[in-house]
Amino acid sequence: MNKHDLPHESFDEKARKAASNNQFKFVRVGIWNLFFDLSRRNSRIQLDIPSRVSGLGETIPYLWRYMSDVRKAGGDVLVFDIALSAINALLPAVSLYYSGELLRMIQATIEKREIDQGSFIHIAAAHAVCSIAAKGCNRAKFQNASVLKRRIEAHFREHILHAHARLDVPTFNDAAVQSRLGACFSGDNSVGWTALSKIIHWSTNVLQLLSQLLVIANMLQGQKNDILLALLCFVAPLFMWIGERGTGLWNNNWVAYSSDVNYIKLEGLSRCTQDARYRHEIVAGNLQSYIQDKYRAASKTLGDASMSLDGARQVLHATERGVPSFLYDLVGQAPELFIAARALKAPSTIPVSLASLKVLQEKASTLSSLAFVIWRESQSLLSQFRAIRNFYEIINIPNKVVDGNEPYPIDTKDGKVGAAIEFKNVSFRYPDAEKDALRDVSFSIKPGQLCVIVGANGEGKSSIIKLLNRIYDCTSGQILFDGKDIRSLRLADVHRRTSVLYQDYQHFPVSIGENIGMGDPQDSHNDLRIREAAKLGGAADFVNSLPESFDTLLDSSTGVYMGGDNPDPLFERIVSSKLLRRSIRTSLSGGQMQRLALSRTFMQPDGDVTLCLYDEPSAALDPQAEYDLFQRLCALKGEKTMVFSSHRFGHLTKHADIILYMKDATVCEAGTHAELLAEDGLYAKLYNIQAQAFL
Ligand SMILES: Nc1ncnc2c1ncn2[C@@H]1O[C@H](COP(=O)(O)OP(=O)(O)OP(=O)(O)O)[C@@H](O)[C@H]1O
Repeated sequence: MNKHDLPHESFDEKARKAASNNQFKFVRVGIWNLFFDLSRRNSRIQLDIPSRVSGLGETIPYLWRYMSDVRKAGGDVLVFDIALSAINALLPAVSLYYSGELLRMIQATIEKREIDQGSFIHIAAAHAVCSIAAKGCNRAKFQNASVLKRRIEAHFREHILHAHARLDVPTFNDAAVQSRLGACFSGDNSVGWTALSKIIHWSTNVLQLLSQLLVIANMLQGQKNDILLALLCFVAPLFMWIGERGTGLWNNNWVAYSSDVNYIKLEGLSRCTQDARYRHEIVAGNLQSYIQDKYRAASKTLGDASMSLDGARQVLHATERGVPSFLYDLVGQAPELFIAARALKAPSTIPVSLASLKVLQEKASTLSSLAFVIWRESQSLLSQFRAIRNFYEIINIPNKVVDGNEPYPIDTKDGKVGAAIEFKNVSFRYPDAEKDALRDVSFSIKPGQLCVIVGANGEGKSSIIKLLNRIYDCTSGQILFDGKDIRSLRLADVHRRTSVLYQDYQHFPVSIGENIGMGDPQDSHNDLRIREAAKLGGAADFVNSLPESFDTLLDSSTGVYMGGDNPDPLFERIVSSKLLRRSIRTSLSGGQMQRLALSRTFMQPDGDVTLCLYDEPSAALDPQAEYDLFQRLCALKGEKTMVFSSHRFGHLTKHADIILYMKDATVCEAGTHAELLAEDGLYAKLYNIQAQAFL
């Protein structure tokens, strides 16, 4: 088996076998495995709430830009789609015209008792051509649409990904920004595709309505109408409504799952950029371009095979509806055929002309509902236009942490002696917080020193780490790196020179190997270095023991969807089978997760790093792992400046060059272990409490 493949083949086999027992239906559509529970049905009524109408004026430049982007991304496929849509929209009018002609001919035949065979053949042939062309057009349009969608989605999702990836933590966490970012999606699809499909659909409907109105206007000239017969026209819509209720696989409980590695990667990367939990890691690890490159590469590899769940739904829907739609067509024409036959048999019983009947029929059923649809879609179209404007504007959302322009380090000493750090009267409050997380904090750390920050929960230890990595800017005061204000330094340089392990570290929903590799985006493919970093982080042994080793996907519920009123039992029965669970849902212990996070920090190129920041790096480690880690880190002392936040007193505090004891959001004691014990203050008190446990 290719090392990048999940064991989905054997899983599919299993699914097929189970499906043959009638437990559920299994269908493979593109990259999707779809399961439908046939034992339970539900009939959910979907409500469509029209969006509010708003002004168009300011959105026109954005619409223009959108159209030009769509044209570039869609290319020939777009032109083909528009042409097919236009033909599709005009065919009903042509068909209506010939229906009218047919009826006129029948009427003339009745009156003159003589049939014009040439005209009859001409009309019948035209009808047949219209009918075949409509089917062919629909089929071609359907096939073309999936490629078009893939192109448009690829283009616009890249823009969305970039817009998300470039934001810093405070900006990303801003509720208003979140709401704007959220508006880039409509369900499964990006605004780029949703807007285009709506625009094409709406335009097609308008063309269809206008062309048929024209034909009708032409036909109505000199005709008498009878409203009673119009009722016959409702037979078809009624039949369709009854026929559609409660049928279709998607009305059952369902589970959809994709095992395509590239698709999972696309979803995972896109999720990382949208989820606030990953923001620290993305910003601190300079991962913005890395994620974009990976996304682009996976998207390219997947090519036109990529299909959203919505696309798979449409494919299935189209195949499901093949026969019924033919029946609907027949029923739709039944009243007309019936009256035509009646006219031929007994002309005196006909209350109105057959041409009028046709006009009434079309008017009552198709055109009225079409007009209603156009009206309803017009409103949602306007809200799509607003969404397009937002879509282009989000790329300009300014970051709250403003980039500096001085390179760092100022003098290149290969980072061998670490960075000199100084906090000068620093205060800090989180955005929207009610009180300061740090108050008037001052301290300094010399190059190569080991600093440990201790204190109770919520005293500000992690906040210092976040300010040192410039995830946030301090509210007042100054932070100096090698004598320079951190705000004047290039952010990307600061992040590259800093290795950080957050307390709330996150693993990305990609493979273990890729997670570790992200420690050095430039060299993320280097298997040797990944394995070496895993060894240093203490993760190598347990990773090697996993069936998929470094290819094991972390937290990959990506690509699994469910629907229906109670899909959980189906999910449990089918998708959570042991085989699948192993491949997509690897659960690791807290300690193992922490070892992976540590491994990522060891992936960072040694020469680049001048400052190592560790927020509770051993909280989830067992004593042996903690000791081993400490030994490895101690070897770096003197080469890198290291700042730890910790609750534990032990190896770290004893070897620290400086300990900062935090209380009430400020540093209240500072010194070495021996100095602070001699001081007999708060640090000594806390140390003695812990030490007594071992007496
Ligand atoms: N994102 C945030 N938004 C608002 N307030 C926050 C945020 N993160 C932390 N705080 C608050 O800032 C203060 C300092 O938090 P910080 O995480 O720095 O403490 P800590 O000493 O690291 O705590 P612990 O030992 O529990 O990790 C706390 O009062 C906390 O509630």
